[in-house]
Amino acid sequence: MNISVIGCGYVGTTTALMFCELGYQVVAVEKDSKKLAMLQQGKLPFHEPGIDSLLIKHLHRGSLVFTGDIEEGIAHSKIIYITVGTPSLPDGSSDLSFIEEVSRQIGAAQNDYKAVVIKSTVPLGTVDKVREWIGKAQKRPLPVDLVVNPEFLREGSALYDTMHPDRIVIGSDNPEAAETVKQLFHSMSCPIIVTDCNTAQLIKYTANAFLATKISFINEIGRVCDAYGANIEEVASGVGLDHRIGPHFLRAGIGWGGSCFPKDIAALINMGNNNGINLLIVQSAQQVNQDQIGYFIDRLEGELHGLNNKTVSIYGISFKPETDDIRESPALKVIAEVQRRGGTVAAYDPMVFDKHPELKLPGVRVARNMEDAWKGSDCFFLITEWDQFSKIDWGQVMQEMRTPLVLDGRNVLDARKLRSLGFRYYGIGRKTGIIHE
Ligand SMILES: NC(=O)C1=CN([C@@H]2O[C@H](COP(=O)(O)OP(=O)(O)OC[C@H]3O[C@@H](n4cnc5c(N)ncnc54)[C@H](O)[C@@H]3O)[C@@H](O)[C@H]2O)C=CC1
Ligand SMILES: O=C(O)[C@H]1O[C@H](OP(=O)(O)OP(=O)(O)OC[C@H]2O[C@@H](n3ccc(=O)[nH]c3=O)[C@H](O)[C@@H]2O)[C@H](O)[C@@H](O)[C@@H]1O
Repeated sequence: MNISVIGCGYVGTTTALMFCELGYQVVAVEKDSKKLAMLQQGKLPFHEPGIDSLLIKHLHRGSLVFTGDIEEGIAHSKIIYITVGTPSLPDGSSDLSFIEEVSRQIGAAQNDYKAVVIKSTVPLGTVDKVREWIGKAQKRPLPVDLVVNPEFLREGSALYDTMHPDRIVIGSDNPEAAETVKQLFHSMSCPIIVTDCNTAQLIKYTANAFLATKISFINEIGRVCDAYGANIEEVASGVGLDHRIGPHFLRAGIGWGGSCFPKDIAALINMGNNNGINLLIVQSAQQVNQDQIGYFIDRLEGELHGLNNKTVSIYGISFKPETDDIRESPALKVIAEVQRRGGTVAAYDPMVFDKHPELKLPGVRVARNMEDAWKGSDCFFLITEWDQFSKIDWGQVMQEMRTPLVLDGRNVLDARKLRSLGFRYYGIGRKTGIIHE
């Protein structure tokens, strides 16, 4: 069977490869000519472990074709997956302009029945708009079914998550169309939930909001640990052993970022507001996350007695390790806040600056290597827990920094060792207790 995928970012490319692995013939459409050229040559426009070799395999087999010609993509299949971006607008609502553009393109190019499957994360009610956009662009009335099939992958483990999902969610107002999409996954063994479109979309938003809330919750408890000298890791593992709560997403730190949590939480709050529903818990999770940056920087400022003439070394710019994605990265917010309070910043990341030579961070000294960033610095500030930061020679760091201050935004460094070497070390909620080494 043939499948078309429109939009080749993280989700589109992974979806295309997942369908190839399941034995389908896929045409994937990308409008950005630079990205398209890379994909056609078997090169990924983003960093994602494991995907490169699969990309080359399916390009060679001919099971995957990338094109910039949307008409070719639409003609290829009766099933068209939409995987374009849905970024935030300033009021928190979702920018649906990419979805609208693709919908109109589908309508204009359509010459027979299509099942249009929205994999992008879109607000409830979007399906009706998509139906209208497609209908208005059609040259003559043609049948179309709308299905939603939200994506739950994490960057850094995109392929694994897509091939081994906890569940597949399919929403449609037409049971036959839902069944057609369900059958695409017949070889997968996970639960498949078939429901209406709004319910399917709300499963996606609720999952992301719940995970983000879990992190904000543990971060808030981390502040209580700091105040009373309790240990957050022990609190988290003690709580997480309750199977009703579970151990995941309880790692306290500088807060959540990335291309989806911030925008999906903002969109959910916006959907509530549009209907007079004040989503207090989700709003608080968002607020705690925003305040977390200030919580760390207040500590920094206090320890250094002000940031004027001080240099802060930022370790890790991507929003999490093993990705070059800097969308809504906490590091960028930390840099802006340090600079706003008068400090100077040096930054190191093992991947971001190599992958994005175009990235400009005004006033920031970009370090060539880890050592270069800490020399003469007043604070080693870890934001992203890249593996290589766990192998640092702290004896050397002690000799080369100006002030022996370490802030650990991910609670991953060996607190006891650093303190015994003479560093003033702060994570969150790590004052006392048995710190795991
Ligand atoms: N990035 C992630 O980890 C996850 C993202 N999602 C959702 O999936 C959607 C896509 O996310 P990403 O892949 O990160 O977005 P992205 O912005 O990285 O990629 C979208 C791609 O679509 C292309 N595009 C836009 N309009 C097009 C058109 N008319 N024709 C052809 N190509 C077009 C863009 O050039 C871009 O390459 C979003 O709604 C996001 O919320 C869901 C789960 C995980
Ligand atoms: O909708 C999406 O785009 C995706 O958003 C997240 O995936 P992702 O953004 O790739 O990254 P996560 O691993 O969830 O991490 C998000 C942020 O939370 C932070 N985090 C995560 C876990 C934790 O315990 N503590 C914590 O601070 C990470 O550092 C990161 O900044 C969800 O985990 C995916 O299921 C979802 O599909």
